[in-house]
Amino acid sequence: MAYADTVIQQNLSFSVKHGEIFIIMGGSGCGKSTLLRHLIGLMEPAAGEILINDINIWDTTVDERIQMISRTGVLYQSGALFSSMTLGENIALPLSEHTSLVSSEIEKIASYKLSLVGLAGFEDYYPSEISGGMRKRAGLARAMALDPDILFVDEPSAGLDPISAKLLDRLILELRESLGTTIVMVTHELESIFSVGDTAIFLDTDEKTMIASGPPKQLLTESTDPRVRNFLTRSA
Ligand SMILES: Nc1ncnc2c1ncn2[C@@H]1O[C@H](COP(=O)(O)OP(=O)(O)OP(=O)(O)O)[C@@H](O)[C@H]1O
Repeated sequence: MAYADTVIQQNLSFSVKHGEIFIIMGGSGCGKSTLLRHLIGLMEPAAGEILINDINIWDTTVDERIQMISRTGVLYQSGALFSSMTLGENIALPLSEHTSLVSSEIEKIASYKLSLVGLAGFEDYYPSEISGGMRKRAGLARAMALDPDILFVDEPSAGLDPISAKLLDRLILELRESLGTTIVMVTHELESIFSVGDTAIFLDTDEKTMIASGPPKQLLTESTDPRVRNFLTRSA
């Protein structure tokens, strides 16, 4: 992964299993968000391949790529809701763009998605009228609008108080349990890493590559790399 001639990370090799919660972790500036941008299909790798269900996302026509990307959902740090639209309209938007459902059906689905994230009855609220934690949950409802196979989540707990962050983690776990969605999450929050992560990779800024991979709890007890251990125990 590179910006112009500046290589951010190289020699990354990993697989995400269907239905798992996969964590991308590492210190500030190591390239976690950049990796997410590649996995989402927003950035093309400077070298190498990204496969979804064995298909190289950049070895496709634009239409095929749009089709692949529409099978994924993204929850951005801010929730990324449109401020001029109600929550109901925000969630309806991807449904009206990507399906041929009539508006009454779309409204029903939007309400159902809001209820899944604990926001039943909030259809007519604007993003500015609800709390940051609620906005994240509404963002999650929108990311889940099209029942994606893969949900990408960027720093879910950024800007949230610890209780709201914990609630969001629990919600993400529930969605995985009930819908079987594969979840790829960027985070450096230890609580999230240990409470929701099945598998994690650790990106290092200086080495410019992943220096560990595996279940987070196993990395904590078994990694002999001080950088990984320090990160997971929050030592200096
Ligand atoms: N659009 C860009 N153009 C050039 N360099 C960029 C761009 N975006 C990020 N970078 C650089 O790439 C490196 C990795 O950034 P990135 O945001 O992916 O890291 P991160 O691990 O997500 O950081 P953080 O945890 O602080 O959000 C940084 O050195 C950053 O300055």
